[in-house]
Amino acid sequence: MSEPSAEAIRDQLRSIAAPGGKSDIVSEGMVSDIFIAKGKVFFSLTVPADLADRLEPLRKAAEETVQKMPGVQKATVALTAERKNGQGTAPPSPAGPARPTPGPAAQRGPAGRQTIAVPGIGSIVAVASGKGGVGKSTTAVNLALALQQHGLSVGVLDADVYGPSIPRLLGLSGKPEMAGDKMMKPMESYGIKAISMGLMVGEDTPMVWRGPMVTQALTQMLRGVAWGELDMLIVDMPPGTGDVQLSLAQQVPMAGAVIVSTPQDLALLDARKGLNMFRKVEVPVLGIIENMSLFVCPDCGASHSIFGHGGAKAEAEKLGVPFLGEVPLQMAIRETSDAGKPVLVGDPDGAESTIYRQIAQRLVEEVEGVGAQGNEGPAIVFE
Ligand SMILES: Nc1ncnc2c1ncn2[C@@H]1O[C@H](COP(=O)(O)OP(=O)(O)OP(=O)(O)O)[C@@H](O)[C@H]1O
Repeated sequence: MSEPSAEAIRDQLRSIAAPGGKSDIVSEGMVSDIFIAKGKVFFSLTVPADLADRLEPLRKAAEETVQKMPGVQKATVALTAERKNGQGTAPPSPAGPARPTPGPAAQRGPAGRQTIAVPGIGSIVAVASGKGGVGKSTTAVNLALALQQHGLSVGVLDADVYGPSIPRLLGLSGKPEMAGDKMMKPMESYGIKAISMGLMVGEDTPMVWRGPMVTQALTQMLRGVAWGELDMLIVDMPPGTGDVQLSLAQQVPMAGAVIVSTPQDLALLDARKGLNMFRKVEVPVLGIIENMSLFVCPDCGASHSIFGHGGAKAEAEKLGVPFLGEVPLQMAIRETSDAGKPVLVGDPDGAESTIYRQIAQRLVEEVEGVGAQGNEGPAIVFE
């Protein structure tokens, strides 16, 4: 029996009432792009963050509804929580060039389609975390600088459309210029090319991005930017698992993903979710980095393992994923990052910079190890 179309699935989902009961989940725009591969169906439901815990029955109902359709072998539905950035409550439209415009590269495609490389870019590496605030963006920026010090030309794409922090970390402001041909010029700081939703709409602009908008914004940042020749593009992902992760895996061939985690068990649990997400979409996990692992006393220099250091390493071993290294909790890292002058720039010979360079070295080795398959493009496979 042939599998149903995305449209047929969408119609079926109209039978499920949205929270509040006035309308259904499709009319309310809660259903993401629907991916179908060999009878397996995957999509997410965008729900308000404060209701996420209570909406498990809704997720289940959506899964069961689709699962009952002829030709569907298995349905997997994920809840994606909306995150509001800033103080506003209404979801405004992003302004100026940030507004994602529908373009040929943004059209929906069936699962498992060939991904198309971004011309000039060697490897695309995602830096991800299961939850927010673990230091993912700080790690992404310092890794980019460490890779550059290894002699690579590097770009950073801030895909954390919900809370873009790359402009602040790299001390960037203003708006990207146009390069002609409707392409945007990437901004540049410390020799790193960078683009971020934050540069285009301003960090304080409150945004609620819905699934389809996220996909288009990502396409625009990947293909609407004159990146030039890059050895590596580091993509700073939004925390958690959601549309951006799926969309990136579908749009471009990726060398792999790096998962940043703090040592706390909870973060590790979240990290595992992030890891499984990438595995599901057949993106190789290049390794785990433990951030804020040890607290180094600024006065005496002694290390204290206040967060149960070592958890990520043990977890990496258990999961059969490379452990790329650990970054201590260091005031220098926080202060320099938050001041827009990352530690790799401010103190390139310091202990922290050496740690980032060692991690970058391991990352390059991992990328080279999987490089042979890096250009084939991941097919979406659901278990
Ligand atoms: N190793 C470290 N030592 C000290 N402070 C750190 C370290 N890593 C990150 N930080 C600080 O922790 C805070 C959160 O970091 P960051 O913004 O990179 O996290 P994130 O995971 O990207 O968060 P979000 O997902 O919310 O964007 C920042 O103030 C940053 O300077």
